[in-house]
Amino acid sequence: MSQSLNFFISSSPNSTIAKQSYSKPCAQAFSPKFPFKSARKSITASCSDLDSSPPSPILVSDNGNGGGVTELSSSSIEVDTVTETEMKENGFRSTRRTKLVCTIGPATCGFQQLEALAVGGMNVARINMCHGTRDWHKRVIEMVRRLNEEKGYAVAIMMDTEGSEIHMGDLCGAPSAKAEDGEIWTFSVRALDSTRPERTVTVNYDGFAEDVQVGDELLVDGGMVRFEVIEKFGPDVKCKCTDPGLLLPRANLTFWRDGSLVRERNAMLPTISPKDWLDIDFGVAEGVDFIAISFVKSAEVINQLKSYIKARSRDGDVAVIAKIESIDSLKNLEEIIRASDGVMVARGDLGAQIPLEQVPSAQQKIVHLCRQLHKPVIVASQLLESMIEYPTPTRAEVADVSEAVRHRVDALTLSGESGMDRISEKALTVLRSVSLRIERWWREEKRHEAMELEDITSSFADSISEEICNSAANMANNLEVDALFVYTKTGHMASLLSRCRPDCPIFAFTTTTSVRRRLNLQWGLIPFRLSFSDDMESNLNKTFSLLKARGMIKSGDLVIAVSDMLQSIQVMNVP
Ligand SMILES: Nc1ncnc2c1ncn2[C@@H]1O[C@H](COP(=O)(O)OP(=O)(O)OP(=O)(O)O)[C@@H](O)[C@H]1O
Ligand SMILES: CC(=O)C(=O)O
Ligand SMILES: [K+]
Ligand SMILES: [Mg+2]
Repeated sequence: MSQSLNFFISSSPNSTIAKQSYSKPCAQAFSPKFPFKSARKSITASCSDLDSSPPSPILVSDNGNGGGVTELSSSSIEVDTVTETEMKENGFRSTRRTKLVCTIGPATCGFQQLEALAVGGMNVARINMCHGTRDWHKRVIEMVRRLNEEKGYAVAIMMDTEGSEIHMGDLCGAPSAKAEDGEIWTFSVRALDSTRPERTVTVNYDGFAEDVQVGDELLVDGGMVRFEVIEKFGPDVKCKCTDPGLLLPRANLTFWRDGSLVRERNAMLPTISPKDWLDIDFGVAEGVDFIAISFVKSAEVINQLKSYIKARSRDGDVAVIAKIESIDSLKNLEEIIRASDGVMVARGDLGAQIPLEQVPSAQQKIVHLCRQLHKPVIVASQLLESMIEYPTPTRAEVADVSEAVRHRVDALTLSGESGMDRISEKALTVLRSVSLRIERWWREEKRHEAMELEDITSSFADSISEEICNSAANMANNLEVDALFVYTKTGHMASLLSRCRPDCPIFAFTTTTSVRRRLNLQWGLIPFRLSFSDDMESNLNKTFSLLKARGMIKSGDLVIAVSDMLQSIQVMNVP
């Protein structure tokens, strides 16, 4: 990458770019009204008369789950109908900045349901390897891939490992089981066949019966149901229900002694279990975009996994997300964040390991650190839990979502709300509207980013990129521009701009579908796939024409453009 800093500011009327585009209006300024659910392919607005590059299609090597080599015509741009409609209807300044992750479960694994989620704003589909078979997950991945290919979405796939914490087995097909006050239940490390004796559940951890002691308190899912251990019989542990509730398949189990979490041999379990390694092989082979590692304890396991993936995947571009959900992960927080490509605040299990009242401050600390260290951060679990039972969220849930949006997290995750129930679209609507409202409120209040960002790069070339992005974001706020454009092959500059959380949206143009999908997790980025050259003038001409033809930008919009081929900042009005 060139180290000479080519910094020029061109004001629109005199800009050669502006002149060129004025003199060569796009041949087909069509803007068909796409119905929200209608299909789209790579949107081809034929502006070949504007395009100085050869008119033949450019082959773009697709290294992700797009599968093989995909053709992207040099005069087409790939964007989905939902983004397009949202931009046309609300203007692109009002596009949603906070990204949405949906856990896919039995209620959402059909093609139409997945499409409904994409229409509702799902940016990333999360598959949780705690549940379902690999075949089931493979089908989900294939359907998301089909959705992307047929309808132009860039829904990324995040595979979440099971991890080797203690959890119950599944309930032999039952969706849940009710535990009543005073009932005696058996927790057994024996394998059960297909029938489950009444009030019996299996436990996945062989050492369970030896580790627990009579008198211990057993918490299901961090306290959704509580038991007291009253007797041990070999592999069976008899427990009395002291706080009734619903047991869900594979619910997490923790046990407490004298008010403290018991960490005996269970604390020595490997972060990545033998089953997880097989799931990781599966994820890499299927080309998932992110692998989220449950119950991370230290940076070591992240580094180990990253080198494993690098050796195995075709181009090593599976990003590793560290899930912060244990006491150990909090102790080693900074080294874990530094080692990973992104972080998830997994509040479900975290709230079972630390007192609940400490979860909000832990969340804020993790989010702050991730933003400082330039890592995408996701907040997960129980955002809209009550909607599984009730038609509207609680006021407290809305406040919780707002808080995360105000902290400018990259993404919010729906778990049971989208996995188990038919409420997924409704829950997505709530996340979408709350995010949009809070983001708008912050802009109206002119609450600029207050966070002082530290320098994160070590090499000189990277520092130039970082400085350019910081300056471009700052200029964008001060000049109140309509959008930042970034032309990026690796996604790095887009990500640096996102880190600054500018007031305006960031249009990220990239050449591969895998980078486009990966960027879909990050705050404020609207990822497009576009083939572009090293010639920024021609890139800008082409982009303006294509986006204008789609009605996504209009003449006069003020734009700042940066690129990672030519380290420059350009300011201009759309001609
Ligand atoms: N593939 C699946 N098959 C069946 N049920 C699922 C599936 N994925 C998720 N679920 C259901 O959705 C619920 C919430 O999903 P989520 O991914 O948050 O899992 P979890 O079990 O709570 O654990 P964790 O997120 O800590 O791994 C699960 O408890 C489960 O009942
Ligand atoms: C998402 C997750 O793993 C948790 O909240 O525990
Ligand atoms: K998991
Ligand atoms: Mg968890």
